[in-house]
Amino acid sequence: MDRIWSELAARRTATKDRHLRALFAADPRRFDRFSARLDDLLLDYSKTAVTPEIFALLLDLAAAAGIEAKRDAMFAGAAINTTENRAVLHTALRNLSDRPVTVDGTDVMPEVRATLDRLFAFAEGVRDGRIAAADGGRFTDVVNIGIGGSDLGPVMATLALAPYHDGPRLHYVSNVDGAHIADTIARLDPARTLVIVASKTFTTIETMTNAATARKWLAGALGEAAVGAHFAAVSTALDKVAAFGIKPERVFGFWDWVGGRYSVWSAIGLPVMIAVGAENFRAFLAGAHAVDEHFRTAPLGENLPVIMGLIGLWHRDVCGYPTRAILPYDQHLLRLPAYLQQLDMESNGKRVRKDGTPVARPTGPVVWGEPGTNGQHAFYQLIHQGTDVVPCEFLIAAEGHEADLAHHQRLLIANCLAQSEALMKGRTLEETRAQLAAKGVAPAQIEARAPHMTFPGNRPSLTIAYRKLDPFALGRIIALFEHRVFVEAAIWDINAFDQWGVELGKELATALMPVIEGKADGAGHDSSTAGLAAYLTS
Ligand SMILES: O=P(O)(O)OC[C@H]1O[C@H](O)[C@H](O)[C@@H](O)[C@@H]1O
Repeated sequence: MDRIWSELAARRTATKDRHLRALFAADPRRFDRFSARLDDLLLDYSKTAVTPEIFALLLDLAAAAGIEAKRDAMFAGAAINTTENRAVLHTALRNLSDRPVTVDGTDVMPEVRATLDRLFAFAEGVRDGRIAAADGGRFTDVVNIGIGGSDLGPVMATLALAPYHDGPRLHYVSNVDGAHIADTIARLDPARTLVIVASKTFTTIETMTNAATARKWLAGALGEAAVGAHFAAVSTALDKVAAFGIKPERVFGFWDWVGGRYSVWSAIGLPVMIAVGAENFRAFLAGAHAVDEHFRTAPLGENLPVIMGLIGLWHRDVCGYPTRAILPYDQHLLRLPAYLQQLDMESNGKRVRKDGTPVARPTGPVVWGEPGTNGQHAFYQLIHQGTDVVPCEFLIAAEGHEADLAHHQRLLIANCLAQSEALMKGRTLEETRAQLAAKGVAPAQIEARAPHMTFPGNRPSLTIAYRKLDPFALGRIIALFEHRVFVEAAIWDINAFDQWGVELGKELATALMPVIEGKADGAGHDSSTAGLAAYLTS
């Protein structure tokens, strides 16, 4: 592999000054050559600096990393999460085929299907009033209490599927900051509210604290006897849920082979099922399953997640770009950047390989973003003219949901394409001077202004395009990014499925609580921590 990395570095050095404009001018078929499709899902990677030679080397990298064998091991239920000795099988949750999926010799599919049936029955019951509040009336509002993977996926999907939302109103509480739950319940009637406590481990302090506060709120308003009718829970730790006192028929399990940030397809998706109904949720699963099948079977050079992963590695490791921006031109994907931050950065923010030795090159980039066109009026200045190159990943639908507002969609599309075109082409000093002259600007003014109005261009982007953001399309998009993370991790040889980096902060917060509660002094802590604790508790 080192040889391939060196060859890629050499290609980069040799082609660094060749502008993307020149690549497009030299090859009228560049878009055809460097775009790929899965049915109507389109990935355009022609506005990156790849050439046929570079793409071939990237594919060599994937082959040398044994990507196909690693992929097959994941789908087959091998314990590829080595530090936790667990299989990684979020793909089983959306396996709509008849294929069995075995973990330690047992087919998990019957249990997956049975749990999904129970979830759908519960969700539909809440939607049609068969599952009712303590007073027999309907639930009008559902509060999901969870954080990280037990929050971001459902939040993202609920917003994304807003046009399909015909169930009770959904609210999400994640932050341990009391403001989050206080602001949420202030608007709610406890008698009409169902609370879902979602936590894979059922130990996360934020979630447990918010759940206890919600319980107190319900018990205070409705009486202790009513509380059971207003709670449901989702967890892999069924013993801990039982200890919290939630009725067994309202508890939905999942399995340790589902990572938190990969869990929206499991019982963690319950609030989404309640919002949009079983049929739409099944379409969401089907979209992901379609990408799973594509990832499993398509040749590497036509395989969308593989291509996205390889372009990601090209940008991160060969070009040295430290971040990537997620720019959905789709208001319903408002929380996609936050969702992908966890998916990507918690998975691939790693500094040692699977064998514990330090990685040889940079791993996961900083992932950030905002929907367009809002981002254009905020941070795109830096993307166009700043000193760092930010690879951009645009998402855009051909159609919006607002049939009578088609002109909005046309403007959205024009803006999205204009941004990637501007990033690619830029505007030379000569072009800028000519444009200013054509506007009648005085020569001295032209010389003063032109450098500021020149754009270097040659800035790379990917565009993911789809017909319309329906549940199937959303499932496909999310699975595409999941497998892209897998591909990058497989080539870096890191474990994308643990998250030990989150632990230290949790341990230290626990250790600081006695100081913050005034039960211990700050001795033993550094002077900054002790000084801040003293200020904040005085
Ligand atoms: O679902 P839970 O067990 O409550 O975990 C919630 C979140 O907390 C942890 O700190 C992890 O970093 C996340 O991966 C996880 O999704």
